[in-house]
Formats: sequence, structure tokens, C-alpha cells
Amino acid sequence: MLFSKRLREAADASWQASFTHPFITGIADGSLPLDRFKHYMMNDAYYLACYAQVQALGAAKAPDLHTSSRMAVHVQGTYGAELSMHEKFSGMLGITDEERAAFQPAPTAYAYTSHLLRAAYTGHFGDIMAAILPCYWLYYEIGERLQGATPEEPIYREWIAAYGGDWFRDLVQEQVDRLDRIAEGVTEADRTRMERQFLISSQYEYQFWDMGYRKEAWPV
Ligand SMILES: Cc1ncc(CO)c(N)n1
Repeated sequence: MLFSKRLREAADASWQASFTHPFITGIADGSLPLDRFKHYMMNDAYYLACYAQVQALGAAKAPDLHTSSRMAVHVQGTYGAELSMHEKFSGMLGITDEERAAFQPAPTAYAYTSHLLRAAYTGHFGDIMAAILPCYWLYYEIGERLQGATPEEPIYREWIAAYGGDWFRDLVQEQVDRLDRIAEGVTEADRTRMERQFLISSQYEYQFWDMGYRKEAWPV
């Protein structure tokens, strides 16, 4: 069995929970209150900045020059997503400079990015790939599932369009194939650790929707 298939199956319960989370069904039918989406979006901008750092650490730990170069292209892709989507949405959601200046990441955004940075700093290239893959792949599957949905809220329609597109599918497939190639050349102990990275990221993806839905804040 392909390693990616093994990981996808191991993570299925948490992925299914993401598909049916009220944050996602609320984007699909337009019933998600915008203030919750705004909370998610501000934390997602923070998340993507850390994600790009982790991809760049992947470029640094990559096994060959071609892979370093591709990982650097993926860093730019994250920057492009941040620019095109987040800047546009900031205006539409009315995120002010004051709000931006006062922003502190919510506990889940902090924990998830800390998990990625830990994988990147303490692991090898395979750990990085396993940890970052749910981010690409889960969003693609969600984008695909939501393709038929036409919520009244234009922001939600754009959000759905952004993750269901062909350009995103190609990026995801490239990283899935990369992970499978790496998995062939490492030990079973490495693969077990990589599976843990993937599962933890998958759990945090679920928690990230919940963070937005509950407008999660630090307890005190
Ligand atoms: C938390 C999170 N995971 C994945 C993606 C997809 O890029 C994103 N924007 N945010």
C-alpha cells in the first residue's frame, strides 16, 4: 500500500470530523456568522506565515537541489495565497490595522504551528513532509466536497473556489508523491514517526475549525 494511502486511512476519523464540522457546513450553506470566519482568518494568516517558514526549512533539509527548489516554489505559493486571499478578505471582513496590531494567536493556532516548527527543527525532511501534508490535502478534499455549494456570502464562495481549483490539486499531488518517494527510502521506525506527525497535524486541522467556530481565546 502506498504510504500516503496508509496515512490517509489512519487519519480518516479526524478528516471525516472536519468535513462535518459546523464551521465547514456553515461555509457551504452560508450560515456561518462572519465574526467567526474573521477570527479564523486572522489566525490563518498567522498560521500561513509559520507554514511558509516550515516549508523553507523543508527546502533546507531537502535531499537534493531539485527538491530544495520545489520547496522554495511552495513557499512562494503560500505567500501568493496569503496575498491574494487574505488581503482581499481583510478588506471584506473589515479587519482594521488596530486589530492586526493587537492580534495574538489563539491557543490552537499557536499549538499547531508549534507542532510544525518542532517537526521541522527536530525531524528530518520526511517528518516535515508528513507534518505539512494534511494542510494541503485536507483543504483540497474539503474544496472538492464543497464545489457544488453556492452560499450567498461572496467570501465563502471565493474561499471554496480557492481550494477546489486545479492549481491546488497539482500542488497537493506533487507533495503526496514526494512523501511516498521519501517513505520508500527510510526505516519503519521513521515511517511510524512520520505517521504520528501526519495524525497530529490532522487533529489540529480539526481543532482549527473548532477554534474559529468557538472564537477560541486564552483562558485568562
Ligand atoms: C490551518 C490551515 N490548514 C491548511 C490550509 C491550506 O493552505 C490553511 N490555509 N490553513
